Amino acid sequence: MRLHGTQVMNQQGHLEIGGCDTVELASQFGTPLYIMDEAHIREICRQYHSSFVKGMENTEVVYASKAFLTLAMCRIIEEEGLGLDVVSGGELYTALQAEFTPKNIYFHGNNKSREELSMALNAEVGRIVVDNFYEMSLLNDLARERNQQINILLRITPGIEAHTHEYIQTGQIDSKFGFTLSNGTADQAIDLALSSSNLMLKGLHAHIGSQIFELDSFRHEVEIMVKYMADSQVRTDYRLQELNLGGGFGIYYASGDEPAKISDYAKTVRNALDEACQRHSFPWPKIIIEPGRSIVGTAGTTLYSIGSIKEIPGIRKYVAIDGGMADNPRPSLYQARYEAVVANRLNEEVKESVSITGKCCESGDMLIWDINLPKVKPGDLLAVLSTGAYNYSMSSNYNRLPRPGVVLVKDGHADVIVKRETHSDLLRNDVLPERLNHRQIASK
Ligand SMILES: Cc1ncc(COP(=O)(O)O)c(C=O)c1O
Ligand SMILES: N[C@@H](CCCC[NH3+])C(=O)O
Repeated sequence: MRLHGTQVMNQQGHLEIGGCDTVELASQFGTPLYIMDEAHIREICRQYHSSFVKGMENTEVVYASKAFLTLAMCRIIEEEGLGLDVVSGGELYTALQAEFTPKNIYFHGNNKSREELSMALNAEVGRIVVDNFYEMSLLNDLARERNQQINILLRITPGIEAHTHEYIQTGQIDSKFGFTLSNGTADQAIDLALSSSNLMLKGLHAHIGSQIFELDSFRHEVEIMVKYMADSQVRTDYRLQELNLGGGFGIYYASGDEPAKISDYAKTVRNALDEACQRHSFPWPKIIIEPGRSIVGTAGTTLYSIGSIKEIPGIRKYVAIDGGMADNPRPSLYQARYEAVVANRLNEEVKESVSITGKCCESGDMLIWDINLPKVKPGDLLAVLSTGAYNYSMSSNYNRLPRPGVVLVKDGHADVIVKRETHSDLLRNDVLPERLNHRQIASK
């Protein structure tokens, strides 16, 4: 088990994050609760900034907001000098409401609607990453109607199978994303973009997958993309100036995960670029990277209360918490593994192996199989670690569970950045047609 960022055990033997005792956070804000460690997020942003932006020429780090997005998060990212990747009208709306500088926004997505594209054009976002021919034609029409010139990148599927869960691989040929490099589709996309007087083709984008540990996958990506950029220049006589390498850098969730250092990731990209640019006689492009998980993953902790405990002698002990797959769908979607601690008794020795289950009506609602913990009882607090990425952002109201709140902790202060949903929030958009409204019918 590994603690992250500002997580420590305090004198009471409790888990403390950002100078806040998690036992007090539970009593003040209730559980389940997402806790985000602001200092840790900022520290990682700074590592990215110093390794990629300061350590390399003409580089931009863009936070992939799908990992975790709120108004407060937008402000932190902007203050740390990073750009923002958004993939929907909702993410874009959040960024704009947070007054994120539009020119530092990259708009992604494999099925952007006309409305979403219009929203991006109105806001004058920095780059639209065009994924497919349908989108290119929509965008071209919109740009022409408005007499606007739009800076675009093309999303390319480079044909790399990164070693990660198949649901989060994206670079392989059989993928819903992007223009395929190997069968001429990417060439056609470049030609079409170059033939438009409203679309300004700045460069290419590729993203090979997520939770990747082998730096070699990124080296491979750079080699393939730079070669393709050089070949395209020969073919079209047009130089693509920007190369967005996507995100995907892995983090520690549980034993066996061995992420490299961000500085080594940067070194790999830099060396691979040096080699590829020399080999293919191509000038250094502007490099953009889009980390999501690695910026917020280890900065998040989910705090739960333990409730029912069921022991099947000789088989298993199920320990149920007051959340589950609705606030963290990753174990049931990707067999993702997590570590956890008993937050109110961090100083106690582990005594038994238990399995942590959620409260949803699904046998598959298991957060952690076979974890060693001190002997737990109802009312104990369980802190699941590394839940900052793709937890809150992928949460649902399954079983009509209200979503937990999110608090941002730093230097002993805890600020609510997303309020806990209430039961009445769950009915906010429900509409009862008059013919089904029995109270009204009875009163007539
Ligand atoms: C286009 C794109 N960029 C960036 C990311 C962020 O990836 P990660 O969270 O693995 O860094 C993703 C998600 O995998 C993505 O699809
Ligand atoms: N949601 C995935 C990552 C997908 C990233 C988006 N392309 C996860 O939790 O691991």
